[in-house]
Amino acid sequence: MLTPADYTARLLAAVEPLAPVRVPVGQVADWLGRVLAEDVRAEVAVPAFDNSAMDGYAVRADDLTNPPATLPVVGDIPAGDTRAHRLGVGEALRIMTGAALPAGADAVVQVEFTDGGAQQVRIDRAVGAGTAVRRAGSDLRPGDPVVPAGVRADARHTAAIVSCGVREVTVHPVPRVAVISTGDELRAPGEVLEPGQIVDSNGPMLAALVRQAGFEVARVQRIGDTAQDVRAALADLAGVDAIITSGGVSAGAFEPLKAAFGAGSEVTFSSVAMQPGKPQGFGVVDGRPLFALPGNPASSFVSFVLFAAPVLRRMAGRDSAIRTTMARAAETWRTSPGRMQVARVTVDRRHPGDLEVRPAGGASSHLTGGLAGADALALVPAETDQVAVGDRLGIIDLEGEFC
Ligand SMILES: Nc1nc2c(c(=O)[nH]1)N[C@H]1C(S)=C(S)[C@@H](COP(=O)(O)OP(=O)(O)OC[C@H]3O[C@@H](n4cnc5c(N)ncnc54)[C@H](O)[C@@H]3O)O[C@H]1N2
Ligand code: MOO
Repeated sequence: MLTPADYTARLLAAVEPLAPVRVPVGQVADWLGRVLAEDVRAEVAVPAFDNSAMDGYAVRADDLTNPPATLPVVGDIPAGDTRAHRLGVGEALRIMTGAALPAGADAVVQVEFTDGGAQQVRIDRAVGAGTAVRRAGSDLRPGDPVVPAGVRADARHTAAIVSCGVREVTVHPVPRVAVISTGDELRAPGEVLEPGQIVDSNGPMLAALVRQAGFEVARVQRIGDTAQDVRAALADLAGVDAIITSGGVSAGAFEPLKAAFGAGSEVTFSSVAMQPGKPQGFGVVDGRPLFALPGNPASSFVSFVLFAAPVLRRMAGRDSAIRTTMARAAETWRTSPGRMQVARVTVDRRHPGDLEVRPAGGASSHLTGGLAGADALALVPAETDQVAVGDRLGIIDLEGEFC
């Protein structure tokens, strides 16, 4: 049996980040959340023009050296005013925050330091040149680095990227994933079930995992138990960057993935020393990674988090690593010997820095109720047959993107 770490390394070695694409900067939804493949550098000065930091009056500082002073107000400059204003000696222009500083002015007096007059204004104090003026280029100058390649664009980067004058942003696409459930026993959620039939819960669950981890769902499909069903589902992969199947990878008489991909084909079936999630298939089919995950719901779930998500992150240009937080077992439980247990646990966060975990239901891989009540996956090393109270375990939070 392979260790989970060796298996992950094998999968990661099989993929590259998706080829970068150029996206118009205005199509924010098409680059936000994606990893920049090239540095973003400012192409214009931000702000583009000297402007007022306050609502008040544009003045010449030299006209106020002997306060108080009363100056005629020769006009108004609201933000967005595109007219070219000029301020003469001994004059004031009423100006709003963000409006361009008129030629001839070198300072702004905020309205609170005046009588607020519209025809003429009495100004009670002197101001230095540059007061309440935001200079062109004081935020970014042409050529300044804005966000380097390798960073995943998020909210904090957005204002700078859309303001700095670039027309396009170059990003790695987010992988689009086809989710395929195999099994003649499966029916769509909401359908009436005959005896022996079950709801296809892996399809919706894996699609939800794909989205939660930050990727796109290309399609969700349910197919039967034959090799032909598998081949038909994979015949047209336009718009698909990766494939996740569930079921059909163990030792039964009807194992469609194994039937479709026999020995020597592009998909290899392996046993990984973990519970749940022992039987796994992986290969590159038509240039796209295919993850053949085990059918039991908890097995599919942990296989996605441990194996598929890191590979998809790598395809998206992201860090593939899974970061774990340490927690302390608050209960004793047994685990399968010789396999790393990926335990569904609840997390007691009452003492930050000293998290406590307890099993969320049993360890069997068909249990969806316990999964629904879990907050995290705890990784119990293969050498541990019994978790003792106080044992320290790495946990993966189930509320985020699993990384
Ligand atoms: N003789 C052996 N039997 C099994 C072994 C083994 O080593 N030898 N391994 C067991 C382990 S571990 C796992 S995990 C499962 C993996 O089974 P498959 O991937 O072949 O999946 P299926 O047989 O199709 O289904 C297993 C189980 O999961 C249910 N299932 C499948 N698909 C879905 C779905 N889309 N939604 C909800 N539930 C699904 C299915 O009904 C079965 O109950 O094999 C063990 N057996
Ligand atoms: O590996 Mo299976 O996923 O233990 O139940």
